[in-house]
Amino acid sequence: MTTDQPEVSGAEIALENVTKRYPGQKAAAVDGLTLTIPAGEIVMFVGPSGCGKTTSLKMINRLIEPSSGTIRIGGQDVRQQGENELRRQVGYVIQGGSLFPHMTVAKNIALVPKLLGWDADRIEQRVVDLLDLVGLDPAKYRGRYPRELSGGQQQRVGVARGLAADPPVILMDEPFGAVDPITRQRLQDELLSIQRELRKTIVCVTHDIDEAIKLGDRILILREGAEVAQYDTPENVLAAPADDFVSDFVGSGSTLKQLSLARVSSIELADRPTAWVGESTGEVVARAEAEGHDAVVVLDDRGRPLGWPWLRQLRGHDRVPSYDAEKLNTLDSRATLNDALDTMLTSSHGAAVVTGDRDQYLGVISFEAVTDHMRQLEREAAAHGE
Ligand SMILES: Nc1ncnc2c1ncn2[C@@H]1O[C@H](COP(=O)(O)OP(=O)(O)OP(=O)(O)O)[C@@H](O)[C@H]1O
Repeated sequence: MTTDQPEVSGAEIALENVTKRYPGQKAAAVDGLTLTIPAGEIVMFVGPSGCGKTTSLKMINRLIEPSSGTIRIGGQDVRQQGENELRRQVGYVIQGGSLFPHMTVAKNIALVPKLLGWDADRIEQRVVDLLDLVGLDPAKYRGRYPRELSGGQQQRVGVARGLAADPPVILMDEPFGAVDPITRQRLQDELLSIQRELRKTIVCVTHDIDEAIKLGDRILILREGAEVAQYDTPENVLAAPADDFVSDFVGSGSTLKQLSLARVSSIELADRPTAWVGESTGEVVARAEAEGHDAVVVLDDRGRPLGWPWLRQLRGHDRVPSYDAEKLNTLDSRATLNDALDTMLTSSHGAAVVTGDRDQYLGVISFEAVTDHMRQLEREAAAHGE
């Protein structure tokens, strides 16, 4: 949490009595949906399959035309906006990134700016800035083709492409559905970190209630026909579900769900000895042993953790070697305690290295710290129930 919140660059979205009736369908897919999405917030759409989430989302940028009703972005009716104006207003990110396979990463990202007639220098600068923002080294990745990227990297490029024209509104449809759980968690953390900088209005459809709790400033829970069952903050949805449908859907009340609400940043991190690449191993080992530790966190010259070797692994070297950061499963301080447990399961330390903005090392979170927190939650829940 910071006190100096950056300016909101997002715009409010207002849906007023919006209906979509597909040809040949008896019931409307979306039946009179009225909803205001505040500028600069992330709103997550959830609900059972077929309830109208995607239809509602796609009407915002007119990928699907409403049968009736009005949608306004920043007070402006989307029906009165031309194609280019909508492109400027709304970025779109879907599962797997949906990159064009015959175009390089740079060309994929440059797509909308090009359509909008930006000059080449501005596009070039934008591509570099965006790759940096989504954590891909521009020099390494800009010329690659999508097939030369991992699923997570493709998704990062998809996010960069959605942000390319710097639109106030970003629509995301199951953006992280196609990647493994650890990568998904990282992408979610990155999105939160990007959002803290940019403060867009983000509307995101997901099947994953934990993802909704983690990412959403608010969650919209829909029943069939896009009828609003509850529209509230994750805390309120969990603490006071509107009815049985909502409580069944979110599985509220369980300690595990509460762990999706709590962030790593809410727990005090433990200090661990650190070492820089190239330092004398003898000095590092002596320092760590003096503090009673048997491992050190190795940092690069920008303070980013690269590895977490045991002292016995260092002893074979004169100088602290470099490590491949890809192999260290770090946790962003914005990650949930649920994520933390997942990450620790893959670590031989029974703990995880935590990073903050720009991947800077912050400290270590231990398994005990999380289980202590869980016990605390259980005690509070029990006291509440009495
Ligand atoms: N092009 C279409 N033509 C006819 N019916 C459609 C069309 N697209 C969606 N529907 C129907 O409209 C309803 C809402 O679909 P929509 O895709 O918006 O739901 P959803 O909540 O996103 O579902 P899911 O979670 O399964 O993706 C469903 O009953 C679906 O079958």
